[in-house]
Amino acid sequence: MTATPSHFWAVVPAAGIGSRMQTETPKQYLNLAGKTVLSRSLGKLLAVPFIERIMVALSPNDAVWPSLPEASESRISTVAGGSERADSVLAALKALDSYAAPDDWVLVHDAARPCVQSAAISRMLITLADHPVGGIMATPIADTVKQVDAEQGIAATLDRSRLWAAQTPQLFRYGLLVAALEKALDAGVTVTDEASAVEWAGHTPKLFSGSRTNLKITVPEDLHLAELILAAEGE
Ligand SMILES: Nc1ccn([C@@H]2O[C@H](COP(=O)(O)OP(=O)(O)OP(=O)(O)O)[C@@H](O)[C@H]2O)c(=O)n1
Ligand SMILES: C[C@](O)(CO)[C@H](O)COP(=O)(O)O
Repeated sequence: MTATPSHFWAVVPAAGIGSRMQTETPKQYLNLAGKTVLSRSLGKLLAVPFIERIMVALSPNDAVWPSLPEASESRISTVAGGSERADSVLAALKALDSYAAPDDWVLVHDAARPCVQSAAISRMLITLADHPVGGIMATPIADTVKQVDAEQGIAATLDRSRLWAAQTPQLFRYGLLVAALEKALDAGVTVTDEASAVEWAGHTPKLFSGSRTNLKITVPEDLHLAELILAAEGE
C-alpha cells in the first residue's frame, strides 16, 4: 500500500430501530446464522488488519451490546448515536477525534450490511489510498428504472446507464468528512449516506465497484437472503 496517511479508522452506525423490518428487536441484533447481524458486520471489519479502531454508534437505550463478544474487543469502542443515521455517524466520528488526524482515512459501514467481504474492503482501501477525497462501494443498477407519479403510475423510464446503487463501506478523509457532515446537517440537507454530504460540499468521490451480495438488511426477506449469501460463502 502506498498511502501517505497510514491510519485507517472505522465507524459503524448501529443505532437505528429497524422500523422496516417490523420486528421488536432492532435488526442489528437479529440472529443471522448463529450470530447477531452486528457481530457479523463487525467481524468483517475486524478481519481487515489496516483498521486500527472501530467506533460503533449505539442507541442510548441499547441494552444488548454488553452481551456481544465484540463488546470486549480491544479495537472496538462505542458512543451514543443520534436520531438520524447521519447524526449517529457524526457522533462516532467526533468520538474518534482523539485518535484521528484530518488526513487519516475513515471507513463508514452500516451495521445492517453483514455480507460485505473483508477482502473487498481491503481492495477498496488499497485502490482509493491515493485519492484526494475517497469513495464508496456501489453497484450499477441492473433493473430498468421507473419514475412514478403520486398514484404509482409510471411517469418516466430513466436512463440507467449512469445510475449506480450506493452501498457501504464509504471511505473518506477524516477531516473532510466531519466538515462536510457538519455543514450539511447545519444547512438542513438530507444526508442518507456520507457521499451525499461530501458531494454537497463540492467534492467528487469515486465509485468502487462492489457486489450485489453486500445487501442492506432492510425488510424481512433480506434476512433470509443474507443467510443464503453467507451459507454460499461458507460462513
Ligand atoms: N438514527 C440512526 C438510524 C440508523 N442508523 C444505522 O444506519 C444503518 C442504515 O440505516 P437503516 O437501514 O435505515 O436502519 P434503520 O434506521 O434502523 O431502519 P429503518 O429505516 O427501517 O427504521 C443501520 O445500521 C442503522 O442501525 C443509526 O446508526 N442511527
Ligand atoms: C448508506 C446506505 O447504506 C447506502 O445505501 C443507505 O443510504 C443507508 O440506509 P437508508 O435506508 O438510506 O437509511
